[in-house]
Amino acid sequence: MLSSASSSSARSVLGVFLPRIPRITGQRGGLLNHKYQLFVESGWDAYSVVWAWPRSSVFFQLADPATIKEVTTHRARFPKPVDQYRILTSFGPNIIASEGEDWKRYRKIAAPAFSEKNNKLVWDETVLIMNDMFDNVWKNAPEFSVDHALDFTLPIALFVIGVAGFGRRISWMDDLAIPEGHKMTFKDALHTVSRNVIGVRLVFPDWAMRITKRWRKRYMDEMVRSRRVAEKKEERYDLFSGFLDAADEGDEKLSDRELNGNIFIFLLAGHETTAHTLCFCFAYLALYPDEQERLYQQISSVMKELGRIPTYDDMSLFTYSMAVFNETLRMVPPVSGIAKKRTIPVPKGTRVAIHTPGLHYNPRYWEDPHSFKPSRFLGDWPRDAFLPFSQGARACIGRRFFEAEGIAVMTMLISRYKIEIKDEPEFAAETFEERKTRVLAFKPGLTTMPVRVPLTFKRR
Ligand code: HEM
Repeated sequence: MLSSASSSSARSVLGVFLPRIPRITGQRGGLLNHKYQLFVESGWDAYSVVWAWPRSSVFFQLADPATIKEVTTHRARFPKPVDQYRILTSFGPNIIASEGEDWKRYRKIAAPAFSEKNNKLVWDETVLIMNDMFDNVWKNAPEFSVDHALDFTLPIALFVIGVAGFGRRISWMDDLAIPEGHKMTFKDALHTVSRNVIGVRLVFPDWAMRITKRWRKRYMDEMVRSRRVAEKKEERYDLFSGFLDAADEGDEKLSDRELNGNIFIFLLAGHETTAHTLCFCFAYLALYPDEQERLYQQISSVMKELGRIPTYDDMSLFTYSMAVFNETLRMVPPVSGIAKKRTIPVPKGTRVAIHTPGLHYNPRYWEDPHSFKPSRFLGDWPRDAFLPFSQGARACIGRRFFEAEGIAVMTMLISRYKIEIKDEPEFAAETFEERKTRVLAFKPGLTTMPVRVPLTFKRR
């Protein structure tokens, strides 16, 4: 459609292809800052950005579901610009940062690992991690405050990927000692691996990066070795085991670098998006107590009816939890620009991006798009205008992993605690809008990151 077809969406895209005034300042601050605004200004559901420096290039931003579907369906015509993903290849080539035959091979090996058995493991382990946190960190106190919700959502997501991704259970209280032969704990190795990708890399000299990378790699090598030499294979459903089995047994072989690259990407993709989304989700629930109450009522009535802790098989009963997550992902999509490029003859350097916030705030598809209304996801909703996980063959492979983890966290937390914004005297006089802006502030990064979400949890 972007190439030559003559549908109305094609005309809209080609129409704005006529060079616009360069929007260099308009892009500042990340796509989520502008939401749908630049599309309003352009008068179309697509606009182009023309860059003159450091090299001339044209960038199409799309917020039209039909055009986006065309782009995500025709993978070969709109491949990923893999050079933009080079930062993600420091441990080796991998599924996110590849294209063509390599990507097909990685996806074929990875797909069986993201199984229903793995999702079940995610659920069961998340329940254990939450109970461990309530008992040993929050000590079942009637009230518990955090300065930033990410301080607990990030460890939760790390622990879940540690066990359901890598088969290593980490608890809140142990794993503080550094095992023999290592220079950092497994928990720190997991955590710094992702921090180093964009943040620390800018601060630390290369030699420091190389040393800590060696320390982290030692865990990876050890895990690969121990699985490969294990005589009796246990039934293991973590992603890493599933991936290793497929890589060892299938026709598709992987080099050590490819193995490390993919393991690293599971770790990175598998916890940061989840931790940030959980954090924003709790912020919204604290800001909108009526929505929280409605969610609590559903969770407690399902739990009462079941008469036990819910399992993965009960997940579909939690329709309002899913709606709350969807609404959070609509309003704060963790990945705000999904990059593609055009392979047909066009000006050199032409790029295409799915502008997820533009799509998610497009008033043609979402009524009152700036309001937090989870119930819009209960009935019929415009599926093609909701793309937090992308779409088509390159859609997120870990979506169900996230949903199992998110709903298990939500069920455990909301059934026990009421969430409120932490009282801080310096903000006592602020209006609701000021409070909302403060609590929902974000930083664009590898994924949209909450700045500071101070919360208080009160025992129900
Ligand atoms: C809120 C949670 C999540 C969101 C919003 C999300 C979003 C996305 C998006 C937008 C993409 C496409 C990226 C692109 O084309 O550049 C993607 C790809 C991917 N995601 Fe997720 N993700 C989430 C959770 C997860 C989890 C939990 C895992 C693994 C445990 C995971 C693993 C992956 C992988 C391996 C890919 C690459 C797929 C491919 O290219 O074939 N994601 N994700």
